[in-house]
Amino acid sequence: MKGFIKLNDSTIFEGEIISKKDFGQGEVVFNTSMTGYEESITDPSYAGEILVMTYPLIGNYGVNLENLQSKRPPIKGLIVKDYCQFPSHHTSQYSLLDYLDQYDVPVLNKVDTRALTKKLRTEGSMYGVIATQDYSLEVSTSTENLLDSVSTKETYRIQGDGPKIALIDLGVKKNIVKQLKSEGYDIYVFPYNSTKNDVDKVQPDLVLFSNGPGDPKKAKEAILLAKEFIGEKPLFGICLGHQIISLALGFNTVKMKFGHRGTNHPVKNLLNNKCYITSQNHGYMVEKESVKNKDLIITYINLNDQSIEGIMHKKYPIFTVQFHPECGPGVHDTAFIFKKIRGLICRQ
Ligand SMILES: NC(=O)CC[C@H](N)C(=O)O
Repeated sequence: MKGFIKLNDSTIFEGEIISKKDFGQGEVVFNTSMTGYEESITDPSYAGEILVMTYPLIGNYGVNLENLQSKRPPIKGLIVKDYCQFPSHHTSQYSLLDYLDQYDVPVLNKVDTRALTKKLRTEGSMYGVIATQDYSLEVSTSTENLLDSVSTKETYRIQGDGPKIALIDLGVKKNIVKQLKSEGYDIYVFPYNSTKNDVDKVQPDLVLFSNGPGDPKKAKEAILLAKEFIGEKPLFGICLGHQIISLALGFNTVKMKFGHRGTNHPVKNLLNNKCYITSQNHGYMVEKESVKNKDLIITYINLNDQSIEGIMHKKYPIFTVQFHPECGPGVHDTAFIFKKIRGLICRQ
């Protein structure tokens, strides 16, 4: 069936809707990974977003539930150039389309994703609507409470013999939990709006703020929680967690022109000059000019645009990264960070 994506400046890109669902709206973002669509479509940080894959051939290795990063795809739509109808992989359990149809995600195929991405790169991030007929549709730019849609409702524990981690689930990816588990941490997972009282009950050795969707400034409960724990418990943050801890420290976050979404983002550790290739998925960043605390060190920067990719506190055991050390999808270069956070606990 013929379909299209209409952007909020009224530009239209035509394609074919191949899914059961033929309507979806959200912020339109692009991901430049050549592989990893299973992980990306189920990364809760994409909640509320329509995902454009720049790599042209998508669906060719099907879907293996093991690789998924959450229980359901949070995306509002998927836009591809060439959907592969006949996947081939020995671990594949579903075709990508069958999987997405189970969750009512619209898929727009045969789109000139290069032209669409060029547009988003030059003019900046935009909202869009995927539809079939009515070209006069209004493009909505409103967002719901994204954290509520992706966080756990109940606290739960994944027992381990190691230090106790309170993991604040802002839409945590499965790979983060997997990495923590493999390091033996005793993990307590808390809902996004937990209070200090709730978390204190388990007497954690470290509080970890996870990745998650949307504007970090909207995560008011988590910012307050991080503020209350500064100087009291070691803190670690990944992506949204990095932004939340930065806001709690009094720095500012800003929306980027088109974000970083892909698996080949080069970052440099300013403390030892080592470079790493990292997996990334974010549309906001910590504003460099706002980081004016002499007790704060910028640890990592992005080598493409020099933006902040990590910070560390000199006095308190606080460490954060904007990139994804858990990968899923992407490279494992920075997986050592899950070992390194033990050092934060020792520094206390
Ligand atoms: N992966 C994430 O945690 C994303 C953080 C935040 N929602 C952003 O887009 O910048």
